[in-house]
Amino acid sequence: MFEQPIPTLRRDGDAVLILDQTALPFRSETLRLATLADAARAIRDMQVRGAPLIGATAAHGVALALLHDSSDAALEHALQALAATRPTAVNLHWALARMATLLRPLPAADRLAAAWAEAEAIRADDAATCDAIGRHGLKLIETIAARRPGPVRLMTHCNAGWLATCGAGTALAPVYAAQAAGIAVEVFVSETRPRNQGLLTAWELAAAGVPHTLIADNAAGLLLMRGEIDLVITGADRIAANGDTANKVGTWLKALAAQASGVPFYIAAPHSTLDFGCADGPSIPIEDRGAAELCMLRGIDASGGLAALRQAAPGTHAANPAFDITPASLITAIITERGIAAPGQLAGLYPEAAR
Ligand SMILES: CSC[C@H]1O[C@H](OP(=O)(O)O)[C@H](O)[C@@H]1O
Repeated sequence: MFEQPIPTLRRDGDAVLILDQTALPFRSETLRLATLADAARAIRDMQVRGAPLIGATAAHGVALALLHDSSDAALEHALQALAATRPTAVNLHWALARMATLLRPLPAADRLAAAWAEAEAIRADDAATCDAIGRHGLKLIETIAARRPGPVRLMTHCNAGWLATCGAGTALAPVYAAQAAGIAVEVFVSETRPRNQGLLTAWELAAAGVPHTLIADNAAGLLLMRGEIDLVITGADRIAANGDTANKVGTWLKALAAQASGVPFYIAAPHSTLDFGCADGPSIPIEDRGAAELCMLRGIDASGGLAALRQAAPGTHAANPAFDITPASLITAIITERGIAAPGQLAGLYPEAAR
């Protein structure tokens, strides 16, 4: 089982501790969540981020809410408040639905203990799921490694590593599995404007000793065109029944460039990212995170303090969709904890869910 260098999320008595990802990659700070409001803010402000991780955090947020009031009204308020934090990652809504199904029928007095237990089960399930994704994705890397000498050159986008989950990650889980198997991989990661989650991936990989190169988002096409990449693996926030996939904005452009360059393009995702109730990509809600996030840059100043710099002229009109949709036709296959399937064939791996 992959051991997270720093737990992204863990219960601590009647509170929850998270790694504050808004302080990374400069500071590794743990934040204590004690209330429903703390949990909702942590998700909304991306102190925790990554589809699987925000689902697990929301589940723990329900338990935090029930600490003070386990009535029907309090439970429904918690479910609604957490559901309202971010729309695109179905993992959040999957986790809340799982908590609702368990807790609604219970006597109020039994709900808190059950909520903590279910939240922990979701966390543990995600960690095991990440390991399984790593095992299945490793096969793709092994096939490429057997074909040519030198490191396997893998491109990814955003952060779908251990920081985005309760375990090894999704897109990066095969990378960590390859490292453990002694197979050389070099990762090319795009910075992923505007929140630059690619810098989190670079931080993760540096800490793990995995060779990597940070590139500007717009440089990815050139590397693909030049034949400098063997495969692309990204994460996902929601996969529709037909295999269309929502992921961090910029993913679609990479998929287009990969197809144009003859490079296989994979999505890595757990069962909690699959939404068989959503027919296709256009049905997936796309989060708009507002102009400020696009017009400001985050970093550290000369004194080492966290700072935000304005990079656009005041009053600049900006649009900031946080995700885009990659059609199934551009996806070579989807790597799940149950195996690898073509985008439109996921029902074969999850017959119980696809009914
Ligand atoms: C395994 S994480 C999947 C997905 O979540 C990230 O979004 P965000 O950083 O906005 O929470 C990104 O889209 C990852 O690819």
